[in-house]
Amino acid sequence: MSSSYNEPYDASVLRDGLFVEKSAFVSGAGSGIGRAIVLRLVELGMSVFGTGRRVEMLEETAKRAGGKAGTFTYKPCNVRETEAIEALVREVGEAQGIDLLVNNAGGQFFAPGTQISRRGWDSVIDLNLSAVFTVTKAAHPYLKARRGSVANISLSGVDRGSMGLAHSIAARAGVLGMTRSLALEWAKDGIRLNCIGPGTVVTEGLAVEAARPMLDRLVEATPMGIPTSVEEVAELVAFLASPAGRLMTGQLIQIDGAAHLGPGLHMIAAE
Ligand SMILES: CCCCCCC/C=C/C(=O)SCCNC(=O)CCNC(=O)[C@H](O)C(C)(C)COP(=O)(O)OP(=O)(O)OC[C@H]1O[C@@H](n2cnc3c(N)ncnc32)[C@H](O)[C@@H]1OP(=O)(O)O
Ligand SMILES: NC(=O)C1=CN([C@@H]2O[C@H](COP(=O)(O)OP(=O)(O)OC[C@H]3O[C@@H](n4cnc5c(N)ncnc54)[C@H](OP(=O)(O)O)[C@@H]3O)[C@@H](O)[C@H]2O)C=CC1
Repeated sequence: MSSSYNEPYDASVLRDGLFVEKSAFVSGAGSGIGRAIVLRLVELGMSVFGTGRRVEMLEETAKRAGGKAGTFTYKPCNVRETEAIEALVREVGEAQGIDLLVNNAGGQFFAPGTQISRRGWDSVIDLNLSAVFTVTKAAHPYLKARRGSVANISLSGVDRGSMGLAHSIAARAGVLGMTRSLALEWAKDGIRLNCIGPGTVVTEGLAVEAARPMLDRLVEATPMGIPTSVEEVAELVAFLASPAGRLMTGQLIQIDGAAHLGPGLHMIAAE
């Protein structure tokens, strides 16, 4: 792994104590982008609740969040289990309120459309679109009570397509449509909803040596030639939840070194 993919980068611009007495619900909090979001929000003073399926990953996030200004609590849950995740959102909402919901849990496999079975398609749509709706709807009363906001972690390229990701792009484009529609419906409640589209982010899955050829091609397809860091995604989430984001709603913000304008992904070009 070249060090250029892991160069230290300080993305923090927000002030300490910004989110004291505020509360967040973050899915996929045990790794990668979700963990970075948790750590930044806690650093800024928030009480953050996190979920994901693997308890040991959530425990590690809790360990890293220790000693910071805010708090991190967690419980494992599969966001695709509708009744369980609805109950968890209610439990957290009743206990500590929800000022910020971060729908970050997600993922997919890379495959050309011809190799995606109906079951594979349904799995990716379920995780990346239907579960996002379920969690967001369940959080509505708590967001309304706090005039809160929602950050949906999406993908760069949702509005133009990406090779090898037809199912995931379809799901994320659906989330964008849902985000814009609910931004209209819930504006009267003071709730804002936005999508963040990271480009290539070198989290654990992409950092392994076996994924290196794919990672190199993803970075090559990024005009600025630099992958997105988890910290800059986290800072953007915090910015959107801050008073500075007061009028930002229904947006897709792509944080990707112009990947969404570039040549696109090419690793799945040959079937
Ligand atoms: C310029 C833009 C830059 C963008 C860069 C994008 C980089 C993106 C990176 C990330 O998203 S990082 C996240 C990393 N982690 C993951 O993505 C893992 C996520 N995967 C999952 O959570 C699951 O695999 C799943 C996709 C949700 C499926 O889970 P489920 O338990 O429902 O699946 P299965 O029962 O195992 O399988 C269901 C169905 O799917 C088919 N399938 C699974 N893998 C593949 C594959 N690689 N290729 C083709 N098909 C696959 C599987 O065969 C099953 O279908 P059937 O065989 O039963 O028809
Ligand atoms: N890395 C990248 O290049 C990019 C990633 N993204 C998106 O950002 C988000 C975070 O990804 P990233 O941090 O990179 O990757 P990770 O694989 O590290 O994060 C995905 C997280 O989602 C959780 N998760 C997955 N499925 C479920 C489920 N059914 N129920 C509850 N939690 C679940 C996982 O935890 P657990 O397995 O324990 O359940 C994990 O913590 C995803 O939506 C991803 O698609 C977007 C652009 C680029």
